[in-house]
Amino acid sequence: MRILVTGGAGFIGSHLVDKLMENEKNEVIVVDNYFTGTKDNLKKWIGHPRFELIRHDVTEPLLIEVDQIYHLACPASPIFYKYNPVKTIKTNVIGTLNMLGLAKRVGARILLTSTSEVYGDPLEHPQTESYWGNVNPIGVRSCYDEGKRVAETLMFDYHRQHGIEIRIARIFNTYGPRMNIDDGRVVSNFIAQALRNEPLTVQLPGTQTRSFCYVSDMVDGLIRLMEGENTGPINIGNPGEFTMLELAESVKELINPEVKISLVENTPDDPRQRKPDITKAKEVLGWEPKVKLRDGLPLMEEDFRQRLGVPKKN
Ligand SMILES: O=c1ccn([C@@H]2O[C@H](COP(=O)(O)OP(=O)(O)O[C@H]3OC[C@@H](O)[C@H](O)[C@H]3O)[C@@H](O)[C@H]2O)c(=O)[nH]1
Repeated sequence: MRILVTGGAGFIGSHLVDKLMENEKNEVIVVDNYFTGTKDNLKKWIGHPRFELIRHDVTEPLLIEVDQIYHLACPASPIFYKYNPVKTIKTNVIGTLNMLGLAKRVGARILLTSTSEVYGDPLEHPQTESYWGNVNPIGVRSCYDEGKRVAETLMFDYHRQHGIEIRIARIFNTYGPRMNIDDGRVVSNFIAQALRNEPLTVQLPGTQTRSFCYVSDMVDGLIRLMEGENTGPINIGNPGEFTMLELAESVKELINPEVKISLVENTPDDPRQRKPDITKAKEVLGWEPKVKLRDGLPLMEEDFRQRLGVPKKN
């Protein structure tokens, strides 16, 4: 099986590549523009006969022959996707069109990593896949959440009109080793801050909630979805729900009891709550997350310690 992973040099993408490469029948091609991904994440595969890495931006067409496409390419951290919103929406719309065009030409199955952000600031809790969302179409997050909504629409239009085999995952906040130290998402921020002994920046009000999924669980869910028969959309996330203050307290307790917690201004349109209903993932994919937050945080701490050069105290 020849498999394309767009955004494969990113944090989730590179863990996915590791898993796909375990199967000796797989040949994996990664394309990435290195806006947020790095070659370093894939260094163990560079030069491997079943692996190929191409510097390519999905907003440009790509002509290759593959059997499956995992389409992950797009900055996923709010500070990165808001940095160049026009580019973000081009990636979601033109990038997805290009990958669907490729899927159509070669008859490949394509999986899109969509997002819990399609639910916006949800009025239904927890969020089921049938909830249509509460999204601001003209806000600073719209390049990403509306962009992913259009990407989902394109996937279904190609499926209905051209018979393309599609899979859609709605990913909830994911964390784990290899996240950029300056990624800007909350788990990586708090861990880096705790290790540097800087205050943990809890954005106001601090009572907003998120559900955090460890990366190995995420990759397992994505592969099950690709290999299964259901188009989705399917929520892939950990239903354990935490306020940002609770997360800060856990990081403090587990990583640095001395660290301070400081309340700081928030950004516009920050969703107040997010928690996946994973009934469908359980029924259709036989999937549920295994790694609890309190077990995942120390695994990520270890990786951040090494990269920041902060030794563990005894
Ligand atoms: O330093 C920080 C950073 C963030 N936060 C808060 O933490 C919460 C989570 O923010 P993050 O930046 O981690 O990201 P979000 O959960 O808002 O979105 C994410 O989740 C779904 C994914 O598909 C998306 O890729 C990503 O946008 C927000 O309420 C934010 O206000 C802090 O309290 N402090």
